Amino acid sequence: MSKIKVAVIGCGAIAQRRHIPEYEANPHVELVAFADPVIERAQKYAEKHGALAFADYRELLKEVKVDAVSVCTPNALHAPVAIAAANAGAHVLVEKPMAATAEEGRAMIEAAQQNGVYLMVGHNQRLMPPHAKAKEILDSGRLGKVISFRTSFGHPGPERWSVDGKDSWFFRKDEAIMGAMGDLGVHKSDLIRYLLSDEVADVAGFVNTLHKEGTDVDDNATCLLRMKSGTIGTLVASWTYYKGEDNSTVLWCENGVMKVGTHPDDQVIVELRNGTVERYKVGAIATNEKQTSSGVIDTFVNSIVTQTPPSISGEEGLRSLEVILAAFESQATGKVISL
Ligand SMILES: NC(=O)C1=CN([C@@H]2O[C@H](COP(=O)(O)OP(=O)(O)OC[C@H]3O[C@@H](n4cnc5c(N)ncnc54)[C@H](OP(=O)(O)O)[C@@H]3O)[C@@H](O)[C@H]2O)C=CC1
Ligand SMILES: O=C1CO[C@H](CO)[C@@H](O)[C@@H]1O
Repeated sequence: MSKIKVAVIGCGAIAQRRHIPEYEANPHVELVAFADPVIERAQKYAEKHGALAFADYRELLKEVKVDAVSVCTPNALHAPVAIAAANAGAHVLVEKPMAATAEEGRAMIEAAQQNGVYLMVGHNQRLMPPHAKAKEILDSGRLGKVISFRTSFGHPGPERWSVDGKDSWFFRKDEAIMGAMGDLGVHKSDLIRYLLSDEVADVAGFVNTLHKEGTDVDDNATCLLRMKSGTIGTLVASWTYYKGEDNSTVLWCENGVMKVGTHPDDQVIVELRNGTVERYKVGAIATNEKQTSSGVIDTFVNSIVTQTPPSISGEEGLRSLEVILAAFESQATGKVISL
């Protein structure tokens, strides 16, 4: 079978640290084109792969026939780039948050459907071993129904991660659309929907911009979520932590409690009502500092190779995004928003 011809659009941090290395490691892939307005970023990888470099992604899509595209641009460009790629006949892997609005998200799904291509969203939290283990335990039914939860993602902000540091687009609303909620909160709305196999019914959000000078996006948020099943919980997203990273989830269930990402060595801990404690060392949740393979690229490529629609689909990404958008609406209106 011939290799899948892949283009990477946006050659910044996530492309350099995860997408490109993971494509390089996948035997089914040939990297054929790269685009970035800072052309040197695209050229560096084009030279390495005997591929083409473009400053404008539209030129890339016009000039090169690609089978698949990774969209690794600032958030505001996710929808236009993904739609252009789908219209060019390419399967699309788009980073999170999938879009700026629900309308954009729906247009992306429609573009993929109309062109007969797959649309996958880079919700890597689902694939991390501790979260996969937690899902397996919940699905086994041993813990019974989840009664309440708290899920958090906080760190000092994206400046240490992004290629542009403090001047990064992450802090500019026109390019980022959302701050910590779109950046970290959407990981957790996606995770909680996935772990619980449940949908969010109601959202009350407190979404603030407190900390960073010169930013016009949110950086510190807490939301109350009520799921369709009646389970209630909190979701925290913050760029205001002075050090470290908290990416943890605690689920209180009928038969015990499960703690995920709360302990550095035992990434999943189950404390049953009968006093039994189970500890699982399944590998750490990836952080910005410690890079591990996300599994996202292999999942996307496998989907194309086996002609199986990706489970982390556009529809999934849209539902996770809608929770975040509801939190902003709740902050703006002072009301609980029903989805
Ligand atoms: N799943 C995950 O865990 C993670 C996901 N992400 C997501 O990935 C996306 C990118 O983030 P990140 O890599 O950290 O950001 P970076 O700023 O490091 O990279 C984005 C790159 O896209 C480039 N770009 C801007 N406009 C265009 C354009 N029109 N065409 C092509 N490229 C363009 C930027 O160039 P310039 O500098 O000139 O603007 C920059 O090189 C975000 O949506 C983010 O939320 C990020 C980190 C982890
Ligand atoms: O998981 C993540 C870690 O931090 C990055 C920078 O804030 C995020 O963009 C990313 O999604």
